[in-house]
Order: sequence, then C-alpha cells, then structure tokens
Amino acid sequence: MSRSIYGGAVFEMAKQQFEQVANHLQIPKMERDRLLYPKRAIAVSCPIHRDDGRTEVFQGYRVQHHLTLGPTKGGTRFAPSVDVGEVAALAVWMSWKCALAGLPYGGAKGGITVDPYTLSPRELEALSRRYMQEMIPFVGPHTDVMAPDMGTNEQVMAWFMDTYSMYQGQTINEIVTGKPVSAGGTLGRREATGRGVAYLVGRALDHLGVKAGDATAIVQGFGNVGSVTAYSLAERGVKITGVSDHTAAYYDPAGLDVAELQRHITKRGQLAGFSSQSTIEPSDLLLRKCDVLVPAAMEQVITDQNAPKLKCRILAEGANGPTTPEADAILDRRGSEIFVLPDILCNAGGVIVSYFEWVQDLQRLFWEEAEVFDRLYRILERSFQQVIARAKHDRISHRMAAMAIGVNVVQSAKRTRGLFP
Ligand SMILES: NC(=O)C1=CN([C@@H]2O[C@H](COP(=O)(O)OP(=O)(O)OC[C@H]3O[C@@H](n4cnc5c(N)ncnc54)[C@H](O)[C@@H]3O)[C@@H](O)[C@H]2O)C=CC1
Ligand SMILES: O=C(O)CCC(=O)C(=O)O
Repeated sequence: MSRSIYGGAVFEMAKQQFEQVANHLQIPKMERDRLLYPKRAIAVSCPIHRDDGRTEVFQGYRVQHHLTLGPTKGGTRFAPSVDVGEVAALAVWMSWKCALAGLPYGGAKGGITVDPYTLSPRELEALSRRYMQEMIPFVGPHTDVMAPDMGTNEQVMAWFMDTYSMYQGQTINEIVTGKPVSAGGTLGRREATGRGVAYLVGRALDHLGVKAGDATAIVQGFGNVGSVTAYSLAERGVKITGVSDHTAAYYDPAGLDVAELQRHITKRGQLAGFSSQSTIEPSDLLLRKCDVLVPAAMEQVITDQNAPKLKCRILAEGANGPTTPEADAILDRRGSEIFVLPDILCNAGGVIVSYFEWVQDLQRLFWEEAEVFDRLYRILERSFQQVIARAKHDRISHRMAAMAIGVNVVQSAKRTRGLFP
C-alpha cells in the first residue's frame, strides 16, 4: 500500500499482528495488502442541537474491512478515542473473529468521537439517529450490519433500527443486531459476550486442572462485557476479587458482591462511591494476584511495562486489542505461565449471537434462550479446540493460532472467488 489513511497506535498494532501471522503462514507479499487494508471507509459529520441551544458537529466513521464472505458485521463505538485508525483496526479484528467462528461475514466497525457520558438522553438519541441517517447509503441487511460496542447499548440499536426503517418506509429489524427483544432482538444477545468469556474461562480452568470454586478473578471494565463476565464467573463459583470502571477500582481478597456492584451501577451509573474500604489505584488492579484476569474495557492496557508483572494464570481478553505486540512477546517468553484466551476467540460470543439475531430476523422465526446458548457454546467449544490444536501443532501462541485460522479462511475465500489480485 503506497499511502493509507489508517494511522495511529491501534491500527499499527493490528498491522503488526497481521504481519506476524502472514510471515508464519508465508503469505506472499503481494497478497498482504489485499487482506489487511479495508475495502471501504466512510467519514460523516453529525450535527445535533445541544440542550443549551448550540449546534455541535461530531465526527463519525464506519470501516468495512472485506465483503468476500458476505455482509460486513461489527459494533459501533461512542468514545473520545474514536478515529479512523482505531475503527479500522477493530474492523480488521472483526474479520479474523468472524472467520474463526465460521460466520458468513467480513468485519466492520464504526463509531463517533464523543464522550457519551457527557450527553443527555435527548442528545444521545439525536446523535444516534443522525449517525444512522448519514450511514443509510452505506449499510444494509446484506451489506453491513451494525451492533453495540463501547458506549452504545440496546437502546442506541433500537434508535438505529427505527431511523433506518423510517427512511425505508417499513420495519427492517435485520439492519442492526443487539436490539432489545421488544424491537426484534434475540434472547441472550445482551449477555452473550460475557457469558461466552465465562464459558471459555471455564474451559481454560479445566485445561489447567483448576476448579472454578478455587479460582479468583479480576475484571477491568464493568459495562456490558465486564459486568456480565463477572456475574457469570461468580455463578460458576469463581470469586471476584477486583473490578474497575472509568471512575474507580476496587479490590478485596475476600471477594466482592457482584449483585451489589450491579445494583450500585444501576443507581449511580458508575462504580465510584461503591465502597471506601476496598478502593485501590486503577493501574494496580491488573497487577494483583488472581487466577483469571479479564481486561474488558480499552485497547492496549497490557503493555511491555506491566506484562512481566502480571500474576494471573489465565488472561481472558473480553476487550478488543487489550494486549500490545510487545506485551505478547513478553507473555510468549513467560511460556505456559499464563494461558491466553485471545480477544478474537474470547469475546466472540457477542458477534456469534448477533449472527443468530440476524438469522432470526431474516426468517421471522425466533428461538428459545436455551437454543441460543446451546448453539453459542457449541461454536465457542469448536473454536477453542481448533485454537489449542493449531497452537500445539504449529508451536505458536494462542493469539497467532486464532489469527492464523481466521486469516486462512479469508485468504482462501478470496483465492477461490478469484478476487486476488
Ligand atoms: N458489547 C459487546 O458485545 C462486545 C464488546 N467488546 C469489547 O469489549 C470492551 C468493552 O465493551 P462494552 O462492555 O460493550 O462497553 P461498555 O461501554 O458497556 O463498557 C465499557 C466499560 O469500560 C469502562 N472503562 C472505560 N475506560 C476505562 C478505563 N480507562 N479503565 C477502566 N475501565 C474503563 C467503562 O466505565 C465501562 O464500565 C471493548 O473493547 C469492546 O470493543 C467485544 C466484543 C463484543
Ligand atoms: O455483535 C456484533 O456484531 C459485533 C460485536 C463487536 O463489536 C465485537 O465483537 O467487537
């Protein structure tokens, strides 16, 4: 690629990971740009009226990585960090994630550069609707299907679906996933990512011969992924000793009450103010001793600075891209000390159940919750087994194995369709 619009540390990280796996797979140089660089990137300006009467314009993006296997699929992030590079990296990771799980999708991701915590509910609705309105020419149930990510939720998905449907003159549920059940969503999507993380942690504990009832876990981020992961791990008997969000971090070796934490969040909207006794420095949280460490917030929180000091047995990546390549190299050197569940495997529960939601919407035929989770766990189990086997066979890390499987799927589909070069 001569010059690209994709810059920044997060895209560099996705690129570095891809180059490593491409070297391992001996992918010819001329094929690499085709696999890595996104098909399309859309940038839009979203003006809204603020509650104080001002007009403010927010920048929005959507990056569609490849359309080789079907429509593109991925979440929409509302966060101050959002830029085209971050969104592109997340779209690339979505592609490897969908391919590893065997879903008929390419990856996409979108977002708005905004701190959603500073918006009133009316402003959030106006911005969500304006963003979808601007995206209408570029998305569709068979082109690109959005879903939630950081800073967005079921309500935002309902506004997206409603805005798109109003412009089409009919209800089109299948334009987004992660909707409320009352607006054509599926049972289980809200919990899918966190329950998937907990399922895979259970499998990793089995692998290490550790009983869930003897294990402890620390979870960074207490939003959709973090809170459901904490809850589901606690249900499996794991003691939750640490949690954090963007406002506070708590650690108690005796265990924290996840239901209490959830009630506090529902009331206050943030973890701050939960307890004065167990409060600790957020940066310390990741370094506390535990069996399972779950980063479930931002990218690049496990770095070359803290990777040598991690005291966990399992690193379960609920977040996308929490571990930098430099940290990965350190974890590799630490060998079997830390069992890594890489992001594209660990947090795939969300997009897998999104796929189920899309299928149900297209068919207008809805499943029982038990069927959703039974099918989810079967796919996760297959992916887990494939990653473990590939890592062992090729003598590579779990991340490289997961990516190798995903990249191979996309590469072979491109070759078969004749889209290369
Ligand atoms: N929502 C989903 O279905 C999926 C989300 N993910 C990934 O999981 C991660 C979290 O996403 P969601 O839970 O959906 O977002 P969310 O918006 O529901 O929650 C994010 C959480 O992270 C916390 N947070 C933000 N900055 C932080 C910081 N500096 N330190 C500690 N906590 C911080 C927030 O306070 C909040 O508790 C992201 O990386 C996202 O891309 C991955 C797969 C699916
Ligand atoms: O549910 C989806 O379609 C995508 C979820 C997502 O954004 C992710 O897996 O990172």
